[in-house]
Amino acid sequence: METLDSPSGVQKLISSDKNILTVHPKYLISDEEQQSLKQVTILPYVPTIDLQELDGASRPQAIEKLNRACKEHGFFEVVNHGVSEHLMESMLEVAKEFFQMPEEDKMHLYSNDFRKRTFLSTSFNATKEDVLHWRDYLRHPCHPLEDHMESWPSKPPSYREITGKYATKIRELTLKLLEAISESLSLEKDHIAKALGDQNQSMQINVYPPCPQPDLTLGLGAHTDPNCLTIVQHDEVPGLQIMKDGSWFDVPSLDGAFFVNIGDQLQVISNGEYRSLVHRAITNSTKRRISIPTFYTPSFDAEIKPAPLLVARNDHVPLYVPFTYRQFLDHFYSRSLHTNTLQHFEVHAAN
Ligand SMILES: O=C(O)CCC(=O)C(=O)O
Ligand SMILES: [Fe+2]
Repeated sequence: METLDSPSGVQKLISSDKNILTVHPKYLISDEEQQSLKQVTILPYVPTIDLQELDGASRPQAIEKLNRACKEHGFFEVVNHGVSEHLMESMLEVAKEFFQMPEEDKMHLYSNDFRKRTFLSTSFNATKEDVLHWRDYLRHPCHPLEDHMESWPSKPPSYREITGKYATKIRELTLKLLEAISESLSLEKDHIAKALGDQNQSMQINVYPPCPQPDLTLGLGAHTDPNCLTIVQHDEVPGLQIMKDGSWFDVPSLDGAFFVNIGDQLQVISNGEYRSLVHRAITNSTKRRISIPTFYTPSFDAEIKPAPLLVARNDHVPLYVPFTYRQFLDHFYSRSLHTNTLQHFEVHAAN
């Protein structure tokens, strides 16, 4: 059996032995998690935000809808988002091509060091985890493009061009959403953008290869995203699950829409009015699945704290102490994937 020191993680593991019937013990999730995989229902309702409704006379109603989606669900799908179907398909295609390339074309990118700008890795934090996630991923920063493009994969030959266009369109979409989300909290339109400082944007391509024992393994365990807002493109294979009121739900196929979820930084800025979404990805035994999240993050030095107006709205009680995003990430990356980095910055935890 290959070990995970090998350059392409799970893909390498399975391609080295196409007939494996059982997963390596390092991938076996807890009994409790195995149980939770059996108690999942399909999400009955996915809140939908129509970006076109945010322009023009229908904006107040659309903002109200956004408020409810963020407050009650922590996620929504966005339609009429301005990213063409063609660009979305090309992005997915080039992502597939990247992972299908031979080992020697990818191996120089392999690293478990999060400080690297562009890296290919496996699981989440493979060197610190007791249980591994059945996932390989490529991550790189995207903004400003000209500062980072050189570090992106140079193969497939169209990777940089397509990804550059995609990242630019996703940025436009996200900036509109951040304005609308600020407004939905009764904040100045630019409150969130200003709070994030020089907003960083990074992209990830997650690949979940078919898994011989999907009932004993997770593609990505339960977590909240450490960033502010996540915009995800999925392929046609289902696998994302979200937690609501203590239960797990399957997210249905979104067909051309993006899935947007709230991350930890927005929970802090909104002083807990909006909560970051607990989610995970499952595996299946037949089909490889790809998801392409874009993460919007503050700059490392931005001081993140609850918006004063929202603190005032909460009887002047801030739920979180101010911190820099760098401090937050130090905690986030110090352990395996989990859902509670925010606890460390709660007001009572500091007293
Ligand atoms: O694969 C998915 O749908 C979710 C991916 C995810 O949650 C992440 O990369 O943070
Ligand atoms: Fe996530």
